[in-house]
Amino acid sequence: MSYLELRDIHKSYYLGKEEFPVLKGIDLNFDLGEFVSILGESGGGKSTLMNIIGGLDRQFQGSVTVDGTRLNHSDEKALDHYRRDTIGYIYQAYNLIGHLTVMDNVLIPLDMTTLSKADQKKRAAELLDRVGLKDQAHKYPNQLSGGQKQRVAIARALASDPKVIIADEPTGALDSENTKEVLEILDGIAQEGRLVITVTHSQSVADAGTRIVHLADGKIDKDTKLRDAYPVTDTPRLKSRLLPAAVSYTTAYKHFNFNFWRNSLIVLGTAVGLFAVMLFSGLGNGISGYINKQVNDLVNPTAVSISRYQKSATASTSGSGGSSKQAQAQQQQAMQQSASSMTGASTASSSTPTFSATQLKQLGNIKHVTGVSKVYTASSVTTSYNDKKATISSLQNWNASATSNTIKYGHKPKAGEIVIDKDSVAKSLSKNHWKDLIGKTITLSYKTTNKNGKPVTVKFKAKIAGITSKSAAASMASDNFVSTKTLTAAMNKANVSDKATSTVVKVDKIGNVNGVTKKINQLKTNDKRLYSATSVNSIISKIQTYVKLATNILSAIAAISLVVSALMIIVTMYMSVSARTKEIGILRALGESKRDIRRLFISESLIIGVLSAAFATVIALIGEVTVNHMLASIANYAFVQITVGNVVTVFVIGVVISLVTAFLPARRAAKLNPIDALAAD
Ligand SMILES: Nc1ncnc2c1ncn2[C@@H]1O[C@H](COP(=O)(O)OP(=O)(O)OP(=O)(O)O)[C@@H](O)[C@H]1O
Repeated sequence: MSYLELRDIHKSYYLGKEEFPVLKGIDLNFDLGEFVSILGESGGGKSTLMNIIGGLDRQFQGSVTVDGTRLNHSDEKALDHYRRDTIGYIYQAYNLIGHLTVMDNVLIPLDMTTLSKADQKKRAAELLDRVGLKDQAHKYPNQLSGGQKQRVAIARALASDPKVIIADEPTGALDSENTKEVLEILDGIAQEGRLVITVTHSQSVADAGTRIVHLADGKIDKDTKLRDAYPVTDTPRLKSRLLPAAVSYTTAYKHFNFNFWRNSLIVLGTAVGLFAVMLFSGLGNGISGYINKQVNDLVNPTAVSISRYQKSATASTSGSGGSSKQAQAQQQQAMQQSASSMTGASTASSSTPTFSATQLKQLGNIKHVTGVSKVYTASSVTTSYNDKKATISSLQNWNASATSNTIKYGHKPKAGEIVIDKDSVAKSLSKNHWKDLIGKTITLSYKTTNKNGKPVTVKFKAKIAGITSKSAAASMASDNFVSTKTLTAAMNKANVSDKATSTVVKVDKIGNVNGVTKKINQLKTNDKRLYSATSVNSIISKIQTYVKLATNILSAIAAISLVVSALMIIVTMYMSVSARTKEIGILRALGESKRDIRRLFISESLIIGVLSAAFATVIALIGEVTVNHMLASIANYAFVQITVGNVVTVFVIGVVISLVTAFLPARRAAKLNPIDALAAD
């Protein structure tokens, strides 16, 4: 029994339905230690026969038996293993991979052996030394001469320690000197007990072997033994394995680097889209946070502001009934009311209804309400300290909607005390020593009407407990508060009614604010709505809805650029598959499977996706710092807030885009027929 046996091999090519028979019944036996040359006329089917022996061609009739086992040509994985384990290829056109160094070319088959990385490198170096290329290991193929390239190809064919070397016209492109050297190397390979099969046109090349097989008209017409085959020793061989995934990743990375500038431009294009998505999301976070902070600084977020519901306010807030126009008008009015009461502007007029004691009690009994306080607002209050005077445009009693957040110096007003605003009041009373006003007593007076409708002046004294200061954005709000007791005592003294036109209830938790607001708005007597309640929460959520909408629109615009980037990656990957068709054929011939090829292309696209996301993150973070720095003069607040969630999202988008765009080109690459791929220019 011979090591390799071909039985009754028939092979035809088809052009449409027309059959072109090339091999018409080949029977051949090959033994280890032989150096066989296949001679024959051009177009006679020599390469076709080699592809069948090498396990690249599966479309033929007949059988190939290797070491007693018949090859199953319908089992693609078994053929991958056969090529990886048993076959080493040498081609006339060298077929080296251009973007890998000489060393890396030799390492490809070694990656599919069980040798350690260090031993693989050692063996590759030894093989390059054997073919006389020790010093050329780090060159790229295009930096070598033809003879040198062919010797690299021989070293690569030997790397996985195969038992069969197939050399398709190995000396066809070489001068006589190089031809001689290559033939000596091939003879040396046969001497090691391997089977060397070469295809040649040259009789002198054929004469260098141990046997010549002549092919004519699709059949063997002559089989001549020139000398005995070399003796075969039973030496242990390297074991093969599937290509580890890590090798595909590193090869993809090497190819990425080889085309660094082209790939960098793609990364840049994709990163710009991802960067925009990230920056706009960060801007949305920042602006939402800023609004939240500003409004919460202005008023207590657990406070619900209530006024008596007036007919003119039309439909109910629950939105039941009424046209949309009515509902809109009502909503606008509620917002204005709430904003004005929260910002302290006086809403009282002679016709404004007041709260009765029973109504205040009713509000206090609502679940989650922890306190009810009346709100009094005095307008144009004149203050004087020593000889200095100032006007407080709006003075309120310290009620539940007030927040200590605005008090920058001192504390909230207790009985007999007041807090005044730094810019409009404190600095007018004492330009340079306004802080020293804390603890000092000032006189206040304002004009109003008493219970009988007669004009009176309410006058009182209060000790300054604290000074308030707010950001520019919040400056339209009242920030002068006097203790309720002090204000009501002064009002009583001047016979001014202490019935409030506005009240504030305090809710136990922020989470219950919306519920309480809704409940108050729904309270009715005789089917008539009683109150109009608004919380800062409802204002914030309304504004935030708009901010969110704006950010989403901006992010969607950014997403369009991502679609462009995705198309760019697809086109590049398709171009890459076309440009690397030959490489795909070479890798398949060396034993890589369809999956390995798919992984190679997907890895490269994944590198582009991950690098784009990383680059986008870096520029977005730089953008965040820069924009926040630039806006620091407007408000000391980080307007762009990129969260870990934003970064993770961008990485996920980057990875998904790269996987989706690589899918089709990678599939196309994996599906290529290895023989057709090898024939590509
Ligand atoms: N994919 C193909 N489709 C159709 N015909 C093909 C295909 N590949 C090869 N042939 C034909 O099969 C015949 C044998 O080709 P093959 O390459 O095996 O010949 P060869 O003996 O190696 O020739 P040469 O010595 O010139 O390289 C030729 O006539 C060729 O045109």
